[in-house]
Amino acid sequence: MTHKYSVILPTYNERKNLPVIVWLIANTFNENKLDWEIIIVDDNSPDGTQDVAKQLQKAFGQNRILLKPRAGKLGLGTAYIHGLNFVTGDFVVIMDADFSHHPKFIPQFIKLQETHNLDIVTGTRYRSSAKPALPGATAGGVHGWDLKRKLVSRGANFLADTVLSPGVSDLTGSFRLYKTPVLKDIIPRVTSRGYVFQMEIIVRARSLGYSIGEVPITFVDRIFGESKLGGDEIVQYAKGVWSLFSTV
Ligand SMILES: Nc1nc2c(ncn2[C@@H]2O[C@H](COP(=O)(O)OP(=O)(O)O[C@H]3O[C@H](CO)[C@@H](O)[C@H](O)[C@@H]3O)[C@@H](O)[C@H]2O)c(=O)[nH]1
Ligand SMILES: [Mg+2]
Repeated sequence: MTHKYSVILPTYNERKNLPVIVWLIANTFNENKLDWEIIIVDDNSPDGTQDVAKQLQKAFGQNRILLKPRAGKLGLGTAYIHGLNFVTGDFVVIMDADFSHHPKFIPQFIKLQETHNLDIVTGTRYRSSAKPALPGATAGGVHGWDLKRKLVSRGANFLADTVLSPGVSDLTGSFRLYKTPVLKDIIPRVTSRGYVFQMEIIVRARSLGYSIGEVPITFVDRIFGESKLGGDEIVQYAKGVWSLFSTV
C-alpha cells in the first residue's frame, strides 16, 4: 500500500513564489511515485496569490491543489489548523512557500520516517547528520540571514532547550513531516499562535511520548517579499517558553 502525503502550504503574498514551489513539490512526489495533494491556505493576500492558486488548480487538477482561503491575515499557527481540516493523506508535510524550505528534503524526511516508523520528522538547521542515522543526508544550515536573525534563532532554541529539554536541535523551524493522526492529536492541545507554535508542538509531542527524528536542512532566506518576524514575536516566544515550562 502506498501512502498519501498532504502538504499544507500557508501563503501570504506569495504570488511570485507559489508557481515554482508547487511545481517543485509536484515533481518531487511524482518522481518518487508517491500520492500527494497540496492544501494552500491563503489569507486573502492583497497581491493576488489566490488567482495564481486557481491557475495551478487548472494545471494540476483540483484533487491535487486544494485552495482553502480565509478572509484575512489570521496568522501561521491557525493557518495550519485550518489546513489540517482538509487533509486526506496519511502524512502531513508543513513547509513555507517562499523557498526557505526546499522540497528536495521531503524524500529524506519520508525515508527516515519509514526506516524507524517515526511519528514526526523535523528538519533541522542545527545538526550536521540525521537522527536516527540516515545514510546520504548532509549538513544543515542557514543562508541569507543577518547576524541578528541568526542570534535570535539560536537564542530561541537555546532558551527552549534549556528550560524544556525536549531533545530536538531545531525547535522553531516548521519544515516537518507528521503522521496525520499524530498532528490531529497534538494540535488541539497547542495554545500559542505565533512563532512559538512550532516549538510548542515539539514540546507537547515529546510529553505525549511521540517519536521524533531530525533531518538536516539548509534554510535559505526568501528572495521575494518579506518575513513577518518582529520584536513582538520575540517577546511572545519567551512568554510561550515560560508558560510551557509551568504546564508541561
Ligand atoms: N495563511 C497565512 N500564511 C502566512 C501568514 N504569515 C506568514 N505566512 C506564510 O508562512 C510562511 C512563512 O512565513 P515567513 O514570513 O516567510 O516566515 P519566516 O520569518 O521566514 O519564518 C520561518 O522560519 C521560522 C524559523 O526560523 C519559523 O518559525 C516560521 O514558521 C517560518 O518557517 C510563508 O509561506 C508565508 O507566506 C499568515 O498570517 N497567514
Ligand atoms: Mg520566510
